[in-house]
Amino acid sequence: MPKVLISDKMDPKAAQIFRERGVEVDEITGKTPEELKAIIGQYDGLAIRSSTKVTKEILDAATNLKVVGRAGIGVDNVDIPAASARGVVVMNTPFGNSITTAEHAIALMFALARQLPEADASTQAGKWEKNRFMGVELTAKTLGLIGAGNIGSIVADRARGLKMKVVAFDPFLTPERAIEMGVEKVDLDTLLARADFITLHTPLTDQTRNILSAENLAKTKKGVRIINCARGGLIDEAALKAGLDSGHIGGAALDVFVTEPAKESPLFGTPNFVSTPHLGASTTEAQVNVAIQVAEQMADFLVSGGVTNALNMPSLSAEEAPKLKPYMALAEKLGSLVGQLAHGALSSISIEVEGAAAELNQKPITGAVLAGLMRVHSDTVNMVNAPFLAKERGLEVREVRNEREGDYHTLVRVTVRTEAGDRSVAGTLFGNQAPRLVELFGIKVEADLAGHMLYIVNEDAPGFIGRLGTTLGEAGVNIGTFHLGRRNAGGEAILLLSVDEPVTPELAAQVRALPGVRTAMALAF
Ligand SMILES: NC(=O)c1ccc[n+]([C@@H]2O[C@H](COP(=O)([O-])OP(=O)(O)OC[C@H]3O[C@@H](n4cnc5c(N)ncnc54)[C@H](O)[C@@H]3O)[C@@H](O)[C@H]2O)c1
Ligand SMILES: O=C(O)[C@H](O)COP(=O)(O)O
Repeated sequence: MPKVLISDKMDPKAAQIFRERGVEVDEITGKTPEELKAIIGQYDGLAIRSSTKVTKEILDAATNLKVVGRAGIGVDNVDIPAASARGVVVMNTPFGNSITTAEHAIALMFALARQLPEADASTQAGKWEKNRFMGVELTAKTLGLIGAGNIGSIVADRARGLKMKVVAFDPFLTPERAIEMGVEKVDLDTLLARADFITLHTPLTDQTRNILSAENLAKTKKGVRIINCARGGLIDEAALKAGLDSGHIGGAALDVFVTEPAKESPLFGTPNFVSTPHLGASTTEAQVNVAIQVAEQMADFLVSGGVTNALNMPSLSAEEAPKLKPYMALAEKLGSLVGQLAHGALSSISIEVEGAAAELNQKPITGAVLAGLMRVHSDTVNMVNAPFLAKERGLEVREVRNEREGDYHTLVRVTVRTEAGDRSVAGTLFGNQAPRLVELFGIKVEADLAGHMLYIVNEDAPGFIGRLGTTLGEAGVNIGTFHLGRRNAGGEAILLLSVDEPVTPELAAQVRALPGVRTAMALAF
């Protein structure tokens, strides 16, 4: 039974779903990195929010880990390249808390416009400072949206409902989508110059880090109010403090900080500064949503191989998974076969699906071929890290889809380009289930690819099979199955034998020494 660790506070629905789906679950929150390192090796899955930092060190200790599930959106607390390199799938729940976070941004905008926290503190201190607090209306003000994705677009919608004018800066926002959202697409400088309020809704990346730098803050309108419910690091906090102190910035509300938990900050106590402790996603509704979603996704993956919302692997629905399973087995065997047989550097690989296979999601088939190919050189390769390793090694990957049926109702063909030219193998599924090799380097052959095998290329001449049988028999190697193919009578022939014992290098050399043998090598699947 797969075992999952929930390491951050999560709605109890998550644990309930794991158990209902046949996944064992432990809930252990608040562990230090060292403590987490000591226990992570027992788990197949790790369910987190933003507190647990899934670093390379944690991943190195996570010898059984297959999936990290983030109950939320931001995955900047997960070292995704390290997870990919170790073959660990990383998933998030990209929509479960978007409305809640957008509402928090709007709440903070109101808090700034009417100085609600300070007015509340003053009133409860018995001061009744009616003349101290003079707010501004939101109606007809311009809201500058930096990042117009899921949350940004909900904020824009709510702001338009408040009769605000919304201008948006997002390099990936198309003009059509901007029209649909009812926002004006502008460049960053225009946004900075025109906005009365600025709200940030981008991930933290190399491009967005310090997007509100001292230089950019200086380009804002005097009195601008700034809200950040996205990620700490998008704003230069020191420059923000200076802007608030000088009065150029009229107010700032931060839910997120460069260093979290933010137990101290020069911003604390600054007039017109409002803060919350990373509460953007903290509503009952959002937490139930993300807990259910992450547990369902992780259980699907661990129990049936379905992949949803993975950041380092193509999606595969729980319905598709059983249909694709035999194809992935076939694809992995074909990848492994070319990996074992093709010598020298490979510059490209083409994965072609034909007939019934062309109706399926091709990405998992490609991943399985690459995993089979790469596993020849490394034990730690799987479908998650294989595409990354292929890219790292400069292997060009092409996918070809051919819906017309050929000789077989379904076919997967893998062709690699080596220094010696193109080498191609193809396989089908018998009864839609059983993988069979049907073509090897242009020669028709029909074979199972399983267990220990011996691959031989020889000249098609009488007497050879007898000599081969004697050699194997004398070495105590029993032949299980025997598959033969040839280009033409008397020409090049291929033999694929499954054998009950591993073929030692000495035995392979003995076979190579037989008259007429061009190649003989051991294969394993
Ligand atoms: N405070 C919280 O508790 C909380 C809760 C949920 C999400 N978040 C954070 O909010 C952020 C946005 O979430 P989302 O779901 O809207 O993500 P999203 O991926 O849907 O949208 C992000 C948008 O940012 C845009 N973008 C990327 N680089 C940009 C750049 N250089 N300049 C301008 N725009 C750029 C993208 O094109 C995209 O449209 C994430 O960082 C997420 O982690 C915070
Ligand atoms: O990216 C997110 O989803 C938010 O930052 C929420 O983080 P949390 O799950 O720690 O509240």
